[in-house]
Amino acid sequence: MVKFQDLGISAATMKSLKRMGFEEATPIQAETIPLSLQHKDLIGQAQTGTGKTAAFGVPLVDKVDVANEVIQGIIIAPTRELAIQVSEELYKIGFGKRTRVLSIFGGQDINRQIRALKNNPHIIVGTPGRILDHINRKTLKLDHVNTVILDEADEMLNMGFIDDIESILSKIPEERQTLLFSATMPTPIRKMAERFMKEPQIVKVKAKEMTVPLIEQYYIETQEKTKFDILTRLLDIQSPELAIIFGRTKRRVDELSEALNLRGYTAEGIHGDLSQAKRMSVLRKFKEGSIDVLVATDVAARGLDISGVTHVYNFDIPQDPESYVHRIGRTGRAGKEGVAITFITYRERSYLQVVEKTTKRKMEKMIPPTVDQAIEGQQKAVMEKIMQTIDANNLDSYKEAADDLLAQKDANTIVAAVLKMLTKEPDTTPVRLTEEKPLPMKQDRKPYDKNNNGYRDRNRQNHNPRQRQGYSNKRTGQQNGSSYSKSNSNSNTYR
Ligand SMILES: Nc1ncnc2c1ncn2[C@@H]1O[C@H](COP(=O)(O)OP(=O)(O)OP(=O)(O)O)[C@@H](O)[C@H]1O
Ligand SMILES: [Mg+2]
Repeated sequence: MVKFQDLGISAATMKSLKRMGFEEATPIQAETIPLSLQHKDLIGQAQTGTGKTAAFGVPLVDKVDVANEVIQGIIIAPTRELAIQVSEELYKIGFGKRTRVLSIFGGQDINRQIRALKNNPHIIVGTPGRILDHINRKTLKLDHVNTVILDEADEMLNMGFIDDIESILSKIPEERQTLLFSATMPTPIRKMAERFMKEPQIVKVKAKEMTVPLIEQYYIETQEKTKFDILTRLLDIQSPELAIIFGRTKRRVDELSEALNLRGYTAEGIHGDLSQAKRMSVLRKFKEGSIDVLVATDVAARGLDISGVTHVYNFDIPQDPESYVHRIGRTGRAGKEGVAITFITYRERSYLQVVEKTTKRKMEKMIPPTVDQAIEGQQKAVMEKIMQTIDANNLDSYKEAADDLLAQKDANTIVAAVLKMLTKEPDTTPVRLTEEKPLPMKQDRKPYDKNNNGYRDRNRQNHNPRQRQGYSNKRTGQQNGSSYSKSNSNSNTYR
């Protein structure tokens, strides 16, 4: 066990960490903070939810000279939500030192950001497109930056942000420190990243498997058309506190959240076509618990730290193993437990094997619950609720009515009737879900394609850099030439 105070951190930062309730450093923090304080370039890889943000955030904040009113550190993240979250955590870490942290991302009023930039922040957290936009407008000057961090580096390179990132890096003095963090760092991406780093140290927290052991992982083999009924039965049986359901496309997410609402669940969807305001409000409602089910594309898979997510359902199996790791990593964070269930159709079995090979962990097969089991699950939930109501003990005003009933029928019959009334019997309200074609059969991953600045070519056809801002448009064109959507609808794009 490593204490933060043994890592050479200043008293002011220690004060913030104490306030945040951080006592012991997690393994990735213990290994990377000292190296980072020595200005070493590094690539940090550790399982989801193990504190990579503070691993780069603590030394960054600690090195900032607050008296110097210039931008000294910049963090680049793939999505707007992640940029916001990282800036919030950095703000907390920098609280003791009064460090100014600003997030800048697409979808937010640029003039407001320009004004905020004039307040001389010490640290910037942003998405590649918007950062570049400000550089081009000359509203963001990076000539005093000494530390650059790429959070979820592999995803950003994967998404085709490499040119944007290289342009940003070209505006930052060369004697900078460059750090890369992610739970996954496929070799080709790492090799590419090393091009803009100086003798990077590679810190990989040793773990038997790539996913967090505290996440129970299951798969259910089923047909496309029965997936939704099975999903709702699972929700009834498992009654998750907070659940995220991942769908493959934006259309899928819209249809799934609508269908869930029809059957009486409070669900909302999040994907890249929604306005920034809508995305933020959905996330806020989910964090507050006023919706219990978040339906999402992979937009929510990277880095988002929502405490209390107990279940992740992959309604559609992700097409690459890294996405799987990040999706299920939204649960089981910071030492908590979690459950992840992945639906696969018969044709998609090869994907399951690819995932298992990458994570070095077998998923357990789950037999889909029957209607009776779903009813039983609901009954149990109702019984628990009844016991809780009894414990709360404010039943006096109901006791007379209870006596009236007991005078007419026996206790067992009355309780049974109450149970029946309260139990939500499986709802078979018809819903409309456009059938997704299973992923194309594949055995091997595509090799690294240098000319395409990436690997695993996901039919990326959109190379217009302006359209790659944020993440809203980055996978458009996906359905052309790809075999997994029957629909011609334009809304069926990724994220
Ligand atoms: N030393 C610590 N002690 C207690 N809690 C911590 C510590 N470090 C981080 N945490 C908490 O753990 C949670 C997960 O941290 P974080 O989001 O940084 O994980 P991550 O490794 O970046 O995950 P991902 O790969 O999903 O991005 C956060 O809520 C964070 O506040
Ligand atoms: Mg993270």
